Amino acid sequence: MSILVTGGAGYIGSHTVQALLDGGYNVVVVDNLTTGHIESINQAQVKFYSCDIRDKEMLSRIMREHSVESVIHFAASSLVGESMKDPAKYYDNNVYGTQCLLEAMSSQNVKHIVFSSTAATYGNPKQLPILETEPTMPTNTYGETKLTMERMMRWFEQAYGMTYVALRYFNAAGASENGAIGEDHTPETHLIPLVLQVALNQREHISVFGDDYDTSDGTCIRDYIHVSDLADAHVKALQHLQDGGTSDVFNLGNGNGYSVLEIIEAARVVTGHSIPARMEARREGDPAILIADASKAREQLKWVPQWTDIQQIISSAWKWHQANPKGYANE
Ligand SMILES: NC(=O)c1ccc[n+]([C@@H]2O[C@H](COP(=O)([O-])OP(=O)(O)OC[C@H]3O[C@@H](n4cnc5c(N)ncnc54)[C@H](O)[C@@H]3O)[C@@H](O)[C@H]2O)c1
Ligand SMILES: O=c1ccn([C@@H]2O[C@H](COP(=O)(O)OP(=O)(O)O[C@H]3O[C@H](CO)[C@H](O)[C@H](O)[C@H]3O)[C@@H](O)[C@H]2O)c(=O)[nH]1
Repeated sequence: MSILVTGGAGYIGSHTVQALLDGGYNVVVVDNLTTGHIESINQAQVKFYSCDIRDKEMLSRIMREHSVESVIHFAASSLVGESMKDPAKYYDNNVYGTQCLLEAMSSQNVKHIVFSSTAATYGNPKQLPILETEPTMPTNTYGETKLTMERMMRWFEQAYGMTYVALRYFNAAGASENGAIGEDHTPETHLIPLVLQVALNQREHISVFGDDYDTSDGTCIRDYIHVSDLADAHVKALQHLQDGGTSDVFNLGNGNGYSVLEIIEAARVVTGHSIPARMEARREGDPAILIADASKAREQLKWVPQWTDIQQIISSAWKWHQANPKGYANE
C-alpha cells in the first residue's frame, strides 16, 4: 500500500514526503515540475512520476500499479496576485485538476485524501482569530478555487464514499531542520524569502504592498507557520482518516499575527542586514489580517506546532537561503 503525493516536489510537498518517509510510509510522487524541483525528492526512497494531475489515465495507472491507499494533494497554482490576473489558469489547474484526481481516485477505489486548502478561503474575516466556522468569502480567485475544491470533495464523498481532510494553512515559512530542503520559487513572490534575498544582497530593497490597511502599522498581518509543522499535520490528518475518522476541515497556524513591517524587522535582527524597505501600492486581492485559531487541529489531530517563535522560523529559512543562495540550482 502506498501514499500518492501530488505536488510532492514542491515546497510544502517535499517536506511532507520526508515526514511520510520518516513515518515508514511507501511514497509515490506525481509532479509536473512547473514550480517544483526534482532535487527536492530522494529518488532512492520515493517513486517519482513526471505527470500532470489533469492526465486522468496516467494517474489511474499509477494508483493501480502502486496499490495507492490514500492521496495527499498539494499540486496547484497558488499565487494570490497571479490568480487575479489569470483566473482561467486557476480554474483549470486547481479545479479541473482536482476533478481529474478525484475521478481517478474513485475509479481505483482510493478511499482517503488530505488536501492543501488555505486561509485565503476566508477572505476578510469578521472574527479574529479565525475559526473554521468563519464564513468563507474569498477576496481572490486563488481562494475561490480552493473553496470550490473543498466543496467538490464533499459532493464526491456523498457519491463515492471517499473521506477527506482539508487543511487550511496560513503562511508557510522556514526550511527543514537538516538543511536538505527549503523554499525555492521562481519567480519568488512570498514575503519571507524575498526579504532574505535582500539580506543576501540579491535585491536592493523589499517592497511593502500597502501601508494604509486598518492594522496597527498599516501593513497586512499574517500568521506564519513552519513548513515542518505543516508536514507533521499532514501525517496526522492521514492517520485520522486511516483510523476511520470523518471528513473535516482544520486551520493550521500558530495563532500569532505579524505585520509586513514586523517581519522585516525580525529579519533584520536574524540577518544583521539593514534590509531597506520601500512603501508601494496595495497588491490586488490581499485581505488585511489573517490569524488562525488552530485549536481544533490541536485537539482533534493532536497537532502541536514546534516552531512558534517568528525569529526561529525566519532563522530556519535564513539557514537554507544562505546555504543555497540560488535555491536548488546550486546543486
Ligand atoms: N505556501 C503557502 O504559504 C501556502 C499556504 C496555503 C496553502 N498552500 C497550498 O499548498 C500547496 C503547496 O504549496 P507550495 O507553496 O508548496 O507550492 P509549490 O508551487 O512549491 O508546490 C506545488 C507543486 O505542485 C506541482 N504542480 C502544480 N500543478 C501541477 C499539476 N497540474 N500536475 C502536477 N503537479 C503540479 C508543482 O510543480 C509543485 O511542485 C498548494 O496547493 C498551495 O495552494 C500554500
Ligand atoms: O514583496 C512582498 C511580498 C509580499 N508582501 C505582503 O506580505 C504579505 C504576505 O504575502 P505572501 O505573498 O508571502 O503570502 P500571501 O499571504 O499572499 O499568501 C500565502 O498564504 C496564503 C494563506 O494565508 C495562501 O494560501 C497562499 O498560497 C500563500 O502564498 C501580504 O500582505 C503581501 O502583500 C509584501 O508586502 N511585499
